[in-house]
Order: sequence, then C-alpha cells, then structure tokens
Amino acid sequence: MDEMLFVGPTGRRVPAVTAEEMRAVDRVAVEEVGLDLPRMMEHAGRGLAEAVLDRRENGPVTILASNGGNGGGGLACARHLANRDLPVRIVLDRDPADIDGVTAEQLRILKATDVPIETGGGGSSFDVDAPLDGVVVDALIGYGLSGAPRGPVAELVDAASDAAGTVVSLDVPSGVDATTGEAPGAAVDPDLIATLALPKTGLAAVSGDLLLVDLSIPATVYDRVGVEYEAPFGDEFAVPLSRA
Ligand SMILES: NC(=O)C1=CN([C@@H]2O[C@H](COP(=O)(O)OP(=O)(O)OC[C@H]3O[C@@H](n4cnc5c(N)ncnc54)[C@H](O)[C@@H]3O)[C@@H](O)[C@H]2O)[C@@H](O)CC1
Ligand SMILES: [K+]
Repeated sequence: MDEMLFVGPTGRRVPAVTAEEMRAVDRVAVEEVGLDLPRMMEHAGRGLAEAVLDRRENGPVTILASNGGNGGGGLACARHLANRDLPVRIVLDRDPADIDGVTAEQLRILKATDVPIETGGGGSSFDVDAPLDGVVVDALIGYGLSGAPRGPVAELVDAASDAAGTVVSLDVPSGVDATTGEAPGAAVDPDLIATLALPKTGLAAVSGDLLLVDLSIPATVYDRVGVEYEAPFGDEFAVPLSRA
C-alpha cells in the first residue's frame, strides 16, 4: 500500500491498492469469505450505472466491453440502463461466442433483451471509425491490463479517446496500468472513473473525476491481506474521491 494519495468526502484518507493487492483482496473475498465474483460484479455494474445516470446527456450510451471482469461490470451496467429505457448498445472486442466465465453470464442476460450487441474491430455493423456520440462507458480493461492494448481492444480504446461526449471508465481507464498510472500504449482519457472498492495507486497519476463504488467487501477481507482499511463509504454506496 502507498502513502496518502486519495481523500474521501469527509477529508479522511482513503488507502490505495496496487493491482496485485486488489487481486489478493478479490482472492480472499472469493475463496475465504465466499463473496463471489458475480455478487461483486453486480455491485460494480449498478454503481457504474448510477454514475452514468448522473452524467447522462442526450443520445445513446455505448458500452465498450471485453472478456474480463471489467467487461462484465460494463454489461451489468448496460442491463440497469436498458431497464430504465436508455438507448444502450454494447460493443464487444470479440464475437459474443468468445466471451466466457462470469462475463458470459452477464452477456446471456442481455441476449434475452433487445439491447444491440455489436463487435468492434471489423467484420460487423459497428464502424470503429464513426465518431461515438452520447456517453461512452469504457469497460474494456481494468487492473488486468497486460502490455499495450492490442487488436480490436486498441481500436475501441482509440474510439473512446475520440468520443465527443462524456466518457466514464470502469475501475481504471483502459490502457492505464492500475499500479503505476503509466500507459504502455493507447489509453482512454475519461471524464470520470468509477473505481471499485478501493482506489488503485495508478489513479493518482491520471486525470478524470474519481468516484469510489462499494462492492460490499467486509473489512475482514482487507485485514486478511494486510491492507489498512477504514470503510470510506459512510452511509453511501458511492463516494467522490479527491487526489491528495
Ligand atoms: N473485487 C473486484 O475488484 C472486482 C473487480 N471487477 C472488475 O474486474 C477487473 C479485473 O478483471 P480481470 O482480472 O478479468 O481483468 P480485466 O477485465 O481488467 O482485463 C482482462 C481483459 O483485458 C484483456 N486485455 C488485457 N490486456 C490487454 C491488452 N494489452 N490488449 C488487449 N486486451 C487486453 C484481456 O484479454 C481480457 O479480456 C477489475 O478491474 C474490475 O473492473 C468486477 O468484475 C467485480 C469484482
Ligand atoms: K476500464
């Protein structure tokens, strides 16, 4: 854990975690405590949807998603927004048949709805070169970034970067290393970052407003991984953060 990087709404220090520490938090939550990934992902998706509703503009909401936990949170968000009659569409970095794990569970629910699901990177109706209007939700990559964005993900990162309207990133701007804040290649430059459970150390080095979204992780999980934790949420389920 790092020195003081973030401050919550009451002026209280909020600890930041590296990607490795957050992975450890996830592992303990799932394996020792039984707070499984689908449960956490539902909180992520709802918190993200509330952030989008707060910043909503006229026009569609485009949700860019890949195959990991970050994409799954984006898909859960899509469901909440579509349930509120927002014009939502999903753009995946790959064929829907190639989405797996918990993210595929989220996708399965959306397939039962009339939310359009497109595939970026050529060979589909989605034109990666057409400017995105309305709100863009960046749920491509979170703390699982490995190297510079490649292939269709890189094209979607560029599309988000060129978007005229508000861009909201889930957890970490895609392309940014969650621990260092460095971008090994192209990266999204969001207006707002809805980061999950605790801020990631790298977020101190990037721009964009910060919102911390509760995943309902009990304090014992942080104790077990040695993260010094004081619940930052008070009576809320999401709180704004400032960089210290
Ligand atoms: N407790 C938590 O922290 C939770 C985290 N969740 C989310 O899950 C994320 C972590 O999930 P994962 O570990 O699955 O990882 P990510 O979803 O961050 O990233 C994995 C995806 O990114 C792609 N990818 C990685 N580097 C790439 C590159 N250079 N070029 C192209 N594609 C690349 C992978 O192919 C894969 O599809 C978090 O950031 C968060 O958003 C939520 O799902 C719920 C629980
Ligand atoms: K992201």
